[in-house]
Amino acid sequence: MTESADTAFLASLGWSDFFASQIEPHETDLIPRRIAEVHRARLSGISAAGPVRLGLAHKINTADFAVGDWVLADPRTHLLIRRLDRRTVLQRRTEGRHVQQLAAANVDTLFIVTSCNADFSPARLERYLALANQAGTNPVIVLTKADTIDDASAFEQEARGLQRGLEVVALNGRSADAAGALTPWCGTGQTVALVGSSGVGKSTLVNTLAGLSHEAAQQTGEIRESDAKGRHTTTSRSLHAIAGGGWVIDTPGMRTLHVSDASDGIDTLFSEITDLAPLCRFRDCTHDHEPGCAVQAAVTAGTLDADRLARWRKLLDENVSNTPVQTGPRGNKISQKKKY
Ligand SMILES: Nc1nc2c(ncn2[C@@H]2O[C@H](COP(=O)(O)OP(=O)(O)OP(=O)(O)O)[C@@H](O)[C@H]2O)c(=O)[nH]1
Ligand SMILES: [Zn+2]
Repeated sequence: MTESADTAFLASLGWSDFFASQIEPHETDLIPRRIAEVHRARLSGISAAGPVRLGLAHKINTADFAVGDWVLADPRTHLLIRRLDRRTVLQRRTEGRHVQQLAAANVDTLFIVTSCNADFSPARLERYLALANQAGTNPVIVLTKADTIDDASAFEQEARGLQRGLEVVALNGRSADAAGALTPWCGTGQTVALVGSSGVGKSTLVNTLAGLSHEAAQQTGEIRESDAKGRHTTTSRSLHAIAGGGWVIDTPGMRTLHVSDASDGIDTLFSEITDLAPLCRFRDCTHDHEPGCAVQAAVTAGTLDADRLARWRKLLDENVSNTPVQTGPRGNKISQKKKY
């Protein structure tokens, strides 16, 4: 392949100056590969010719890699040399474990999926928003099943109020038009991932984005498989090409993220509250009972919703109890420089 064709291919996979600038002068002979699958003893990366199995040195632990990672490999042996720094990373802490488990890397947009029915829960959406913010990805709320109600605008409006500047789309995931509604985030080289509760229509959307009919997707068994008991589960951990030229990361780990280590993400989500905190009389104000509290004053004045304040409190508590080391007093945490 010519160098320019190679560059175009890498760009279509999401390669950018952010990654190129990490290549050291002695590494110019190595080739970048994007991780498409992570297994216990095996990693596969995407090349122009399709997936390639990467050679692993003994010291390599595949758990240190996520679908979506960029690595440098030897062009002849496919030996993995090193991983490049991530632009974004979605990770989760499983109960009782100190180390975070990687869910996906270098995701540009996280589609937070919920449906226009009883699944719609501001508190749950806020959890996912905190995670997206923390990961560094751009969150977009996708309201599915808009075809089942007369007017989705009340849901759209409520969703938009959850974070400043938040983008919200209502659609019918089963219709081919859904891919069109999501094109702004799915162009060439863009990577998306989806989160949301069971049954909201994530698989349906992935299939629609991939341009597969529901039947075709079931036949390929690539996205959904049945386990030994015949249950229908999503098992593959991979990077799928989508119609508009982008990629979707669809891994089971992505779908069950819990909030932990997300205090910066929570601050971004509730910026109308964090912006008021410096105006409180006491620097360590908990915005609960203190005199001269600017947050309580906003509730009294009707500019801040009391329910929203209560959810902020609950989410902070949840984050603290799921995070092994607390970084500072509630709402006044010590800012840490993020390093992926
Ligand atoms: N009417 C309507 N039905 C939808 C829409 N999106 C999904 N469905 C249906 O809702 C059901 C659940 O959709 P799935 O795509 O399997 O949901 P999921 O989020 O992937 O579920 P899990 O794999 O359990 O996490 C299926 O019967 C879909 O056909 C939509 O926008 N409109
Ligand atoms: Zn206060």
